Amino acid sequence: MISSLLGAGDKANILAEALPYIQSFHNKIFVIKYGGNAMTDDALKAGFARDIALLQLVGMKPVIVHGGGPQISGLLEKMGVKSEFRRGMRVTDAQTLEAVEMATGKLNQEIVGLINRSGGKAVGLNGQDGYFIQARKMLLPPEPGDSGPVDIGAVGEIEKIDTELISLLQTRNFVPVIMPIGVGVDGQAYNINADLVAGTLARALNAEKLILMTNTSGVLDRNGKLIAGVTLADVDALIADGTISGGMLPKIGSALDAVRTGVKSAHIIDGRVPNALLLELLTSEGIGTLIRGNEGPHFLTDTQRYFHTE
Ligand SMILES: Nc1ncnc2c1ncn2[C@@H]1O[C@H](COP(=O)(O)OP(=O)(O)O)[C@@H](O)[C@H]1O
Ligand SMILES: CC(=O)N[C@@H](CCC(=O)OP(=O)(O)O)C(=O)O
Repeated sequence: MISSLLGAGDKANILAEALPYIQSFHNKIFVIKYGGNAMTDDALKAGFARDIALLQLVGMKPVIVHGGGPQISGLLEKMGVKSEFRRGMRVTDAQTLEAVEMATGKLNQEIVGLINRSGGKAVGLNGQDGYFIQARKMLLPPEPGDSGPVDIGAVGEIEKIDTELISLLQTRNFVPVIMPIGVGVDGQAYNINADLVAGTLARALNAEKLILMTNTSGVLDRNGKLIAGVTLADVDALIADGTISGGMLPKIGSALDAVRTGVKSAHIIDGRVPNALLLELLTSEGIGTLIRGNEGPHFLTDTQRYFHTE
């Protein structure tokens, strides 16, 4: 905890410093993606829940989208099923989908319980509830060696997010906690990368910030050094030379999409740092990588460029 390292004067300064942030963020929506890699430790999960309860109690409107990548992989391993990823997306057959629903459903209830025990008011949602995350099958654009678009099973891309259910909960002061499952017109459930859910939701809710909490200090350069800020032009080069890869691809695509479509800022921060959310939102100490949009129109959005065939 930061507090144990500080003297009384420092603590008072930090509290006083929070006031302008609390004022300017009052009633503002923050979409917070809580990555599975940042929730492998019980103490961190409890700390995250306390931070969310605090943000809610001082008048902000956090919306949580959580992942569960390592937890899903752990369950698949127990089931004797091998995990395979293509461009950061889990190849999802029927058995894998079941594991995704089970592991993320369990995490969802755990996060809801922790927030409620911390004095917040949280409600767990699956994208199938009220048909609010509408999805269709995602096909990956072919890369050299592929004969055509790549079918990765029941992985979804988002068609539309209906925000009515979330707004309804927010009017009664509940914090929505969302697991990354969508539903197709035919009722088919889809496994959706949680970063993509968070980015699309931030845009749909016209959020103040999209915050992606993961297990690195932010976007790292090829020497492992934190990059404090990136734009689309930087990202293209960083992807082309392989510096950004795997799980960072959907994160950066979502963040860029969000900031270019009205979200004021997107941040990739280290969820393993105690009180990371409070540091990011209530102090002048910005942590992690800040993602900014570029000027000028782009024909395709970033998530389309990296994952879609259309
Ligand atoms: N340039 C980069 N900077 C930081 N992390 C990167 C980069 N490129 C790839 N990664 C990988 O992305 C991972 C984060 O994505 P992911 O494993 O999906 O986490 P989460 O569960 O938080 O979504 C990091 O742990 C790291 O292995
Ligand atoms: C399609 C796809 O890859 N879905 C993800 C959903 C969970 C997730 O996104 O978890 P993290 O945020 O912890 O990585 C998966 O199956 O792992």
